[in-house]
Amino acid sequence: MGPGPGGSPVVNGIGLKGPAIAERPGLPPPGLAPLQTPRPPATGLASAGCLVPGTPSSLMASLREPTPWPSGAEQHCCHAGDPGGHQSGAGSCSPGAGLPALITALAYCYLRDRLSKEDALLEAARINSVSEVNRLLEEGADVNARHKLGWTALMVAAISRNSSVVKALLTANADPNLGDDFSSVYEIAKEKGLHSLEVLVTREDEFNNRLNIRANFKGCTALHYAVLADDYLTVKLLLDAGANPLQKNEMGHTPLDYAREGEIMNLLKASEAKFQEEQRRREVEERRRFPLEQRLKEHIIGQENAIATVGGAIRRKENGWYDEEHPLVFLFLGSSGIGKTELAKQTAKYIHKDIKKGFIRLDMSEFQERHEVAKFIGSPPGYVGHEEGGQLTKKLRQCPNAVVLFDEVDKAHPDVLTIMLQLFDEGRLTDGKGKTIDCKDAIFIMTSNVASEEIAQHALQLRQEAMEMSKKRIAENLEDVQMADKITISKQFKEKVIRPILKAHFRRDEFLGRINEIVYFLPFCHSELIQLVNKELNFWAKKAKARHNITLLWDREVMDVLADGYNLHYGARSIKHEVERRVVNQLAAAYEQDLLPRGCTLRIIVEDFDKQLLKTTKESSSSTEKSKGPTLRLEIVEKDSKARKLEIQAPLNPENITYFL
Ligand SMILES: Nc1ncnc2c1ncn2[C@@H]1O[C@H](COP(=O)(O)OP(=O)(O)OP(=O)(O)O)[C@@H](O)[C@H]1O
Repeated sequence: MGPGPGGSPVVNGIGLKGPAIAERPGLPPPGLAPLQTPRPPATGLASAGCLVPGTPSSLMASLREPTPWPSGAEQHCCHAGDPGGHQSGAGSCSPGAGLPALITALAYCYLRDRLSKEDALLEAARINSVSEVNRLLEEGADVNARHKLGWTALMVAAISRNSSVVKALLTANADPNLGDDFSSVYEIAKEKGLHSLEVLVTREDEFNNRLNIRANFKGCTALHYAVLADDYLTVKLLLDAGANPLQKNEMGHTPLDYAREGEIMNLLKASEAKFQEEQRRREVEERRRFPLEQRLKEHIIGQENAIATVGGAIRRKENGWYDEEHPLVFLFLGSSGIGKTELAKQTAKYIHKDIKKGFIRLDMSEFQERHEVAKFIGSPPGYVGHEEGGQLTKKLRQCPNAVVLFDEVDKAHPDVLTIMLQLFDEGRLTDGKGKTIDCKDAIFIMTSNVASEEIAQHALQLRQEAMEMSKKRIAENLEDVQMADKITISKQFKEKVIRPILKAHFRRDEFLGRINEIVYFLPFCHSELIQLVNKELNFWAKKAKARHNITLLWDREVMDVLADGYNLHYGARSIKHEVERRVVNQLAAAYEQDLLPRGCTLRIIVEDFDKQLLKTTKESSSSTEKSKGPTLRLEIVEKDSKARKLEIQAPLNPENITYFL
């Protein structure tokens, strides 16, 4: 390794050119290499060549003719350089700075007025012009703006070892934890439809010319770059400003992975420990202010008892009020499409930042045969698939404290259940290769539709009773009217009805005994259905706005009609389907028939709203043909607030079609 610019030791690390990084102890990432003999620093003009659209690459090439790099030129230019600064100006570069520094200064002055504020900020950060950086920030340049290829001014300043600029940017609230969007020259060229040479030249001239063009930089923060540049002062400034030393780039490496032995490595190690403690404290505080239940309710409609049960168990675990010898085990019961999977997913999201690893989902209907045990935990030596490992064990090894969802557990073969029982009992699992995974910290959630019919009927009956009670109390003018929506499954029903069904199905008491909580999911009541309809319509309204600049409006009547499409057996999915069938199909047909002017306001309305007719139809069980009942139509709201109904041509208007149940 030779001296770097300004005589500092040349740093290697991610993507820096030269021999393989593996040659240096303590630097794991592949494809990383030390600095090459440096190319001459890019002139501002060369940078400009890349910024000015249409600049021929030959011009860039000619500007990039190698010239000897005068010793310390970068530093001279940095300090005297302030080339954009009016006080010092280009001419104030010290004589020792040499020709390239002078060219940089002159070019910057020339370009300053032609660049956007943000481009100028990136360039000023690169050439270490603190006064220019401050001037641009005062004029309102966005401190976190990105270069068109992905990096921020803070990253440029960090890789360029311009600690004064780093300080100025951090004072102006630059985010030290933003990751670079620049992956590699080839990736970015493909992504942006540019010539790879153009991308290479831009990266070298406007960011840094000593990085390995083949390496992937995506997700590298200013701290990664400061460590790569081996700049203690910048590393310290960034850490003091809240840079996260644990943040990984896309390759999964933290800044520490790129640090050389010495003071930077020591500083990073100390900060990691401090940051972890601080992060834990912040998380506790955030959870206190914004509890799990509240978060879950943002995504899950109704199911309040289920949310409270899961929330309570997770809180006990998080605060150390649990049996640490065993993992938490839940059994979610209820019919299809009522939020069992969603609740498991949201719980995993709450516990793990990396949801990909933190949420493991296995469909247990894939483990119905005895031989499929091998698929679950891996085959023993000498058997087919031994090398592949098991579906569960492979994933659990990556994240032993994951939230694991066993969907449709009732379908699993009894031998698979035996393994699960061992897992729940001992909190560890031995795979086909004989390796044991400790997963006492994992959360296991099983779902099942067993007894779902009984649960649904019981809930409907409870609601009916609650409704009648409310009516009676209203009639008697009593104050404590019970809400029909808020019902709780009784202990007696659980013991007398559900437990025997589960026992008959799983045929083992010890299996049921290892479940910490059986969680009941109930069918939606009318007010929950209205919320589900609203959620769906909002989803499509957002799409209509974003894709076609169309504003979509509706009122309560529309929601009532759509809520009527609820099917107990399909849950929220039936509402999604109803909205797509009755509203989105019409929107698509109207769009195809060119009836929707861009930027228009559309209202969904109910035509022939006759609740009585609808009621009669629902009640007549003998008829298989569903009466059309109330029809949903679209109308355009004109500028003068007058409405005009859309005449969607048959057969495309789905509301003109007769449906059969
Ligand atoms: N209570 C709810 N609140 C909001 N959305 C819900 C709710 N229940 C279900 N959904 C939505 O319906 C879809 C299906 O839900 P989910 O996968 O949770 O069903 P499930 O109960 O696990 O049933 P299944 O066993 O059929 O998978 C998801 O898109 C989910 O977002």
